[in-house]
Amino acid sequence: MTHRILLLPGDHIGPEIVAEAERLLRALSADFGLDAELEYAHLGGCAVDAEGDPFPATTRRLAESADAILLGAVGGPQWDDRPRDQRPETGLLKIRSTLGLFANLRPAMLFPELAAASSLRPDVVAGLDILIVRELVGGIYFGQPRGLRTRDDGVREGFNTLVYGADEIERIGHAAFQAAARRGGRLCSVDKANVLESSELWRGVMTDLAARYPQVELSHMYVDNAAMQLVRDPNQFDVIVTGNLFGDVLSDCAAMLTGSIGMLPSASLDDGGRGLYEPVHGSAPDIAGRGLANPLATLLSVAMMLRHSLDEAALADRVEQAVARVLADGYRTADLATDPARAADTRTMGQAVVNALYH
Ligand SMILES: NC(=O)c1ccc[n+]([C@@H]2O[C@H](COP(=O)([O-])OP(=O)(O)OC[C@H]3O[C@@H](n4cnc5c(N)ncnc54)[C@H](O)[C@@H]3O)[C@@H](O)[C@H]2O)c1
Ligand SMILES: CC(C)[C@H](C(=O)O)[C@@H](O)C(=O)O
Ligand SMILES: [Mg+2]
Repeated sequence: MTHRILLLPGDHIGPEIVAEAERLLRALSADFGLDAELEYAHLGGCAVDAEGDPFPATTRRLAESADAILLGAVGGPQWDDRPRDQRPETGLLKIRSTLGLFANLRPAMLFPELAAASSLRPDVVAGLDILIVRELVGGIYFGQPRGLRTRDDGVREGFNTLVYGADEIERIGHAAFQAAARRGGRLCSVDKANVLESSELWRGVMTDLAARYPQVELSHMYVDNAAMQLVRDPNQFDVIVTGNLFGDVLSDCAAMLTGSIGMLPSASLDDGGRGLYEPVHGSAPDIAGRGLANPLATLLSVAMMLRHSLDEAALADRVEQAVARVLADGYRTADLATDPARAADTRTMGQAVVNALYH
């Protein structure tokens, strides 16, 4: 059956890294039996410019009928002063919520060759293999009311609402317990239950769910401590489950353990297997157009797509092994290189991964 894959390059480095994903997908189709048809659409700032909407109806139609979606990244300073409904990030939030992609899997693992690229000591990050399960379509990102207003005393204020229903907590809880059961059997739920009612409920629901997963050991941690523990001793974690905002922050923090934010892939899944795949990093306007972007997070996101949405686990393994091989062979983009002057550019790295598929 032909898989219909929708590519959303997005903004700034987005098109540069998605071009490498396309090269990889075309090689998998030509020589490794992947039956895929690629389509393209606008999302983010490019969609605002081309169609006047960060998540246009045409993109929505293609997204709803695709078997899987690959996103580069969206956003950039040229759109930062737009009204919120005209901002690139709003397009990303809308596609996530419209498609019901509530389960965001953000694995952080260290390729042994990159131990020296991490900002932490090699002995602290050795063997790192953790999974952050972030709730993606609720919490303070989506709560109502929200807005900006002027108080009676003339002072402006901005406000947002952090709300989680027990049903939303339960479904992300199930996804996380199931992931932990398939991995090391340990789940740490991260919250701020000492201060927030929404976290009090979160903790209670996670505790109740634990009875249904006797093979998983559940623990709880406050988010401030979790941020500290992630850099003190990251290997104490197996799977972390947390809300939308805490997961956003903790996953960028976990990224640095692996050597670079350019290494972290992600999958955003609904409850039926449809998924949107994207690197955890953003559109990096500071390095766009110069061949400096590390494409590996995007190529590893393709591997996650092959595994989670396309039922092509053997091809996913092949892509991950190809990434491991190019790192072992010494290829480094500037973000990973000890000598940036000798770094591989985006295209060289992408082509090296394609070449390594054949070994
Ligand atoms: N999923 C997304 O599309 C997404 C995620 C995060 C941020 N953003 C948007 O991206 C824009 C820039 O945000 P930011 O600067 O805070 O975060 P960012 O992740 O884009 O960049 C942070 C730093 O990491 C570097 N970096 C990021 N990806 C890299 C890669 N693949 N290779 C090498 N270096 C890389 C950048 O050069 C920058 O120095 C903003 O508009 C933001 O809203 C989008
Ligand atoms: C761009 C922004 C909306 C997004 C988020 O906060 O979810 C990004 O930071 C991410 O991590 O995917
Ligand atoms: Mg983020």
